[in-house]
Amino acid sequence: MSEGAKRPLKVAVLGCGSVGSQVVRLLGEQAGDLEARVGAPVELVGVAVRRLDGPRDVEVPDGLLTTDALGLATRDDVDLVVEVIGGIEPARSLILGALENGASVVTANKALLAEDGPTLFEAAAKAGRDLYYEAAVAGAIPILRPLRESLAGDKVTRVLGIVNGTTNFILDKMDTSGAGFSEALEEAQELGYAEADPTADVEGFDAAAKAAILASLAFHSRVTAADVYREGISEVTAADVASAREMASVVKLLAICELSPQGVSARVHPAMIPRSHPLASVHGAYNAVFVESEAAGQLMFYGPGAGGSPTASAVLGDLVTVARNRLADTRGAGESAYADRAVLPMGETLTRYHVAIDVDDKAGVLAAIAQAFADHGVSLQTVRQQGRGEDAELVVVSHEARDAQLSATVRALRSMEIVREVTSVMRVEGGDE
Ligand SMILES: NC(=O)C1=CN([C@@H]2O[C@H](COP(=O)(O)OP(=O)(O)OC[C@H]3O[C@@H](n4cnc5c(N)ncnc54)[C@H](O)[C@@H]3O)[C@@H](O)[C@H]2O)C=CC1
Ligand SMILES: N[C@@H](CC=O)C(=O)O
Ligand code: NA
Repeated sequence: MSEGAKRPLKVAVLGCGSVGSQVVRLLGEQAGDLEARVGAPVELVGVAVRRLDGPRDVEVPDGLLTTDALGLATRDDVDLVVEVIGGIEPARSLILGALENGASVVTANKALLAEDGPTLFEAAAKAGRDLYYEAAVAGAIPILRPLRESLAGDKVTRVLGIVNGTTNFILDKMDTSGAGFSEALEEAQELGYAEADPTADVEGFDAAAKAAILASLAFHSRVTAADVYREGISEVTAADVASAREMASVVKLLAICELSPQGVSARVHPAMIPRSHPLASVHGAYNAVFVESEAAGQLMFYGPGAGGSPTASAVLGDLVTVARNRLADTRGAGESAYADRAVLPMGETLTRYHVAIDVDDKAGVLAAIAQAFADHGVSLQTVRQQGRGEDAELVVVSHEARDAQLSATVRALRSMEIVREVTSVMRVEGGDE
């Protein structure tokens, strides 16, 4: 080492799948730039894998592979640990072990952060080390750092976004080609967007974990995945998509985090948004997040929310920050949960519904349907009849009401004699209230 040169910062990567392989690749390809940006060499000293002979998308330098992830994460010479295994265990034990042993940690693990973030943040604070996780929400899109740092002087009131690439791809396909859900899912799997078991994506668990992380940062409160109301897209039908089209709208799976005088709410569900809304033009596997804050107004963040290489970009960004902190013998901002706001139940949240109802086409039907809404304190924005006679369908869009009032109205409609079937129920976002 030349005089004045800094000792290398030693990095361990845990997991070498879609994201891990790209982290390893970038660490090799960008070594010179990383050294210049950090102020010291960044040296990969180990890669933990499940099987030494497994197929990999990157060539790992000789002697670096190990199946002993805990041994690597807690090695005394390791400064920085990148956890890209995913899931709850062993990821949690590995991160805790690394922090306790004095390493700083970068992770992309939204499932773990949303389930048990506070345990990890407390361990990082106790160890005086960093825990960074930009890749955990919306992949490459810088969204957590803006919330934690750039907007730290503002008051965020709402975060609204498309944060799951797989479901956006499926809904986009259903909209543009008229494909059914299963057909669109099959294509997403063929293209490698959806997992072989796509439940976490399709049923909204992945988006709900991201909503919990976004709400926690935006509102300085602890919000976990269990606090997030969640509905996936497996029940979205071609009829729902067609009904949205009739209204010049499109169906998107949205994550919505809101601040109100009573507390905060976080929810994930499919919703119709007008085609004129900027989120309507987010196509394929792309993500976009809207942030509304008191002083800044509206901000929009857009880009690739999934995929090995984009996600690795966010991991490397964190790695550089954490490495710089390490050299400066400091740490970045830790968890900020001082506001400790209550999380409101979904029933208390203000929403709007679009309801399509297959009815008998006879005098008085319209009035009876309108009365069912009025009985639950819900006022109507528009009522439209499609078809006649046997094919008659009423399409109702409500004004804003508590979600509990709206869902009670739908239950009442289903029990009415004049209603043959409630064919589509979907929340509406992004238009006039
Ligand atoms: N793939 C993506 O587009 C994105 C992924 N993420 C997150 O990144 C993390 C990694 O995701 P992917 O790379 O897509 O998953 P993956 O399944 O492709 O890779 C995980 C790897 O970890 C390995 N592994 C499992 N147990 C292990 C153990 N005990 N020791 C060592 N290796 C072990 C697996 O064999 C696999 O190769 C997850 O937390 C995921 O939620 C975040 C944003 C986007
Ligand atoms: N499966 C996720 C990947 C990134 O978080 C998605 O489809 O968005
Ligand atoms: Na991100």
